[in-house]
Amino acid sequence: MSLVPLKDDLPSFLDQYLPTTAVRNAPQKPFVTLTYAQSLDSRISKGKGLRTTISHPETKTMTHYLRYQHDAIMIGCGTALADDPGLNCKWAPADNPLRTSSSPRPVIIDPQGKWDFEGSKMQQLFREGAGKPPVIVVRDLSSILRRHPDATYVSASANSAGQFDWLRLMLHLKSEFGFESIMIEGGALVINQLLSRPDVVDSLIVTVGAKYLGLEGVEVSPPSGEVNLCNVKWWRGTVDAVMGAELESPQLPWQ
Ligand SMILES: NC(=O)C1=CN([C@@H]2O[C@H](COP(=O)(O)OP(=O)(O)OC[C@H]3O[C@@H](n4cnc5c(N)ncnc54)[C@H](O)[C@@H]3O)[C@@H](O)[C@H]2O)C=CC1
Ligand SMILES: Nc1nc(O)c(N)c(N[C@@H]2O[C@H](COP(=O)(O)O)[C@@H](O)[C@H]2O)n1
Repeated sequence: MSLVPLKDDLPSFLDQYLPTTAVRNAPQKPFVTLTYAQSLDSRISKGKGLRTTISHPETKTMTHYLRYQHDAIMIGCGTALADDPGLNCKWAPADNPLRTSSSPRPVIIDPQGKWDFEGSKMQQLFREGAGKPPVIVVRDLSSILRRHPDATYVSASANSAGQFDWLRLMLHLKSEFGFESIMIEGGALVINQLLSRPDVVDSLIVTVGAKYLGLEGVEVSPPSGEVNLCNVKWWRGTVDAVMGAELESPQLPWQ
């Protein structure tokens, strides 16, 4: 499906939140953009495992514009399993036609290797030359018995709860694959952890769709309580609003 044209005022609105133009606070790690679309009641899908359209076509185009600006695009395996996403980029500047290289490299956080590249939309796009093959981040390479030859598997160390450390993971992805920028699209478990990680997330770009998804919807909300934002700006579209912001570092008691 083709995209509607990018709204003229979006590039200047997004400029200060993009890896290419934002002020970089920590050049040793990749620039990380956390971005997703939520309903008015802070849901990102209408139910667990249900792919749900929230963005208006013009903010969907914005998402592809964002994908164009990043080296990699990361999701959790919950999203890969629920949505079977393509994760490629369908937007390119008028003077620079779309190529495989316009798309970010998908990175799937899949500690136990539950998601299969074989038969996926990502594989179909890769075969068509319209997307790149994924990097799959697992906990223990030797436990992944069926490894797809076109996917790249990397292992990351996890804590006793099986959780990867986000900062270490980002540094690892930069050193192994040269990713200078990573766009994280979700899902809820990933977003909720990262909303409290100003040391990892450089920019937050949230689309707010004009709809409610109800109590059964998948909620985004930081588990650790209040999170404050800074450098906040809003863009208003035909139906959606988009917020650009940065996560504020919490004030330490001795500061
Ligand atoms: N509206 C939007 O912008 C988006 C909506 N979604 C929706 O979100 C839902 C999926 O969300 P979730 O089920 O929460 O899945 P998720 O995509 O956050 O994946 C969760 C899985 O990722 C792995 N994981 C996450 N953090 C980890 C860590 N620190 N260390 C090790 N492994 C880790 C675990 O295996 C965990 O079960 C779907 O319904 C999808 O449609 C997903 C992306 C964007
Ligand atoms: N920006 C945005 N708006 C929505 O309404 C959405 N449901 C999502 N979902 C994210 O986009 C992925 C789908 O990507 P493809 O179109 O298949 O390339 C999906 O997996 C979510 O990460 N995003």
